[in-house]
Amino acid sequence: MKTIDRLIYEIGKLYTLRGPARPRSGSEMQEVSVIENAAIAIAQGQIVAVGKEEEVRQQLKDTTIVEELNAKGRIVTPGFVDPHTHLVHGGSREHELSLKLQGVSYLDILAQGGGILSTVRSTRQATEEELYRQAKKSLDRMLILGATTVEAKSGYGLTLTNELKQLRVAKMLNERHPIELVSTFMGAHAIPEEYKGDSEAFVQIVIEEMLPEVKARGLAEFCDVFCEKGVFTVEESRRILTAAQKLGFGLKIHADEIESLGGAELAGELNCISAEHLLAASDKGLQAMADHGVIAVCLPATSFNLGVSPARVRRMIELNLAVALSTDYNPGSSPTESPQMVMTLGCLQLKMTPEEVLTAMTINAAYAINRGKQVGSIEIGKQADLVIFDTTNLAYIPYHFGINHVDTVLKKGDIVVQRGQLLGNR
Ligand SMILES: N=CN[C@@H](CCC(=O)O)C(=O)O
Ligand SMILES: [Zn+2]
Repeated sequence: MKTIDRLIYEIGKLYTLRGPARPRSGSEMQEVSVIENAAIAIAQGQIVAVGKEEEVRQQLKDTTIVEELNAKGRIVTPGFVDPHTHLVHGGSREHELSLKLQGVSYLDILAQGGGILSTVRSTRQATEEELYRQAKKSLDRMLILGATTVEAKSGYGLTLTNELKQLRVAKMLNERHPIELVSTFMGAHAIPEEYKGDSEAFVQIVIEEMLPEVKARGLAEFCDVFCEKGVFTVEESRRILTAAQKLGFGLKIHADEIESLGGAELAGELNCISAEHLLAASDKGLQAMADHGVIAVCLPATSFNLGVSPARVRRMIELNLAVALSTDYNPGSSPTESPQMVMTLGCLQLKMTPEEVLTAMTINAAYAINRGKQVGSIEIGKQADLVIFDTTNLAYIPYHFGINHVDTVLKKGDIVVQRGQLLGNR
């Protein structure tokens, strides 16, 4: 090495998450591979050396270091990967709060034409610029809170034109914002009002019209379906996902969120990359996922916000599943962009250790969106997506909840957040 762009030194504890190049399952989730008194060298956006500071400095003794960044004894982790969001949408739904407080359930609000369908109306009305501005504001928040890679689903358009509009906004944000976005097509998020009572006709439109067009335009990598009572049946979900698979989409499924329909079993059958929610998943369904290497993406902010029992993550870990965690940021079931809130809920509601939570929000989350080779751990050759937290140990973050502990965020080696503030003219 002749020159490196940046050396981060005096890292009190470096949570590297190094390990086998695959999702970490079961008891492996506890192993986060900590190096004390560490340093990281970065060149051209990538990690080129990592280890004890004296060893890294020794390796760099004939190298020009352009810039040094003192971590002042604090902790460094990989940037959070958020593998499940409904980032691009119009409007918000705070009016549902009073309905919820009166005991009206999430699915009842949807059945009455509210919920997802209310956001569909706002999203259809919004221009591309309006959607862009609203989503960018959320992305800025995510970055300040430590997320560096984020999945974004469509699914509030429910017509080809409006689904493409959402996906185009995500594409534009991916090109312009420091956060990398990974897009998922979710035309099967709800039955639109104009197809009420005729889900078959809508399923055909998703399969014959939307999926091929999204594919042809290269606007999404994954396809997702809301498999739920009153939304899409297991059979409809199977048809949509099978058609998507034939076109080359990776598969995701909102499975067994409220009713135990068999979505987790379907995820195993179709070898989905991940199944999400899983609050009501049966042991048989979880076993099918474990047998087929399906990652369980759990969303504790959603169960918290809906006031329902959380996913059985301890059971999942016992069954040797790989668990990822996500905000599920959306205007209905989880109106929060905060990965740190998810850390707290992961510990307090899902009974995970801080180390398991970190694995779930970095390397496992990266694998849940097929980015495990690029991000999610601090290893030579990976992108320098890093967070310096203003604390000296990991547990302090979920413990001291409701505030932002991020000091610095680096995306591909560039400092994009400093002293908790966004840098540059964004
Ligand atoms: N459950 C389905 N979809 C979203 C919520 C969408 C909404 O309520 O707007 C979720 O993952 O929680
Ligand atoms: Zn979702």
